[in-house]
Amino acid sequence: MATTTDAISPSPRIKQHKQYTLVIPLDLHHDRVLLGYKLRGFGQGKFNGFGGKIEPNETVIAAAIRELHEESGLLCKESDMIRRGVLLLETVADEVSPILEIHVFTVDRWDGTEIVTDEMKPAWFSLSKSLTPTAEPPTSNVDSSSSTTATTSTALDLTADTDTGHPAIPYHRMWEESRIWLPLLLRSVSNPDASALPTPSVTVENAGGKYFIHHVQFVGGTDSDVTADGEYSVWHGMGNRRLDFMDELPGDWELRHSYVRNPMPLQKS
Ligand SMILES: Nc1nc2c([nH]c(=O)n2[C@H]2C[C@H](O)[C@@H](COP(=O)(O)OP(=O)(O)OP(=O)(O)O)O2)c(=O)[nH]1
Repeated sequence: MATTTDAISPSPRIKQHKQYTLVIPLDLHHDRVLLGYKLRGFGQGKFNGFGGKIEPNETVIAAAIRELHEESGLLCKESDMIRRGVLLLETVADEVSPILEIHVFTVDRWDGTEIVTDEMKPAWFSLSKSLTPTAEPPTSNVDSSSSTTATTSTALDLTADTDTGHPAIPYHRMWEESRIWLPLLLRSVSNPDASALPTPSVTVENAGGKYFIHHVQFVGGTDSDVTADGEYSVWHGMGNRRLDFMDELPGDWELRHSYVRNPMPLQKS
């Protein structure tokens, strides 16, 4: 196991975890990635994978399959789900807000076709154009004024269905921590023989690890990425963070208690 990080402090005390799933469909045959444009609720106006809360008594994989289907129309089997890692997102705004423990999967086969739901509007992006976080945002198929009107508008053009017609992922319109791990994940997918390559802002020592854990402490701030005015969000402003790659994810208990409480030795990036 190896660590790449900005310095991060141990949480002063154990916080509750709130579990979510996040699924990213990959159409490798057509070099494209499916994301959803969030039409309502938490994260409205941002692009993200498909996912949501894990219900009581539901397994992580069952929740991932259910949320993917509810939000995109795509239906996967358990054997189609490829586990990629875990996001541990923590706000330092207070001591009680739970850590968001988000289990990340990719899928590269499914039944059905993507549909617009009341929560998400799916859009395809080029995989090969999205391998760096600095990839240019699309200008042609995303209307930046669409955060509240996308349900009925033509803000997203879903018809650019050619091998070369998809834009790069608009990382500037995703949750900001996605800019760190998602390009690395896509790089490892697009070239599985090579280790996930370092980005300018992240030093990766053991990129060959199969899974990642991205632990971020958000310091809060005005999020102007999506709305023109911007609004204060405790889930904005990446502070300390660490990105680990490992061949085995910690077990559930360790993930919930030991990992966050006792971070591994730190390395400055
Ligand atoms: N990459 C990333 N994903 C995030 C962040 N915060 C966050 O909630 N997510 C993901 C986790 C979930 O996949 C999704 C939020 O799920 P949700 O609130 O829509 O959950 P849900 O569908 O169960 O909600 P609902 O139907 O009950 O409203 O966004 C973040 O900072 N970064």
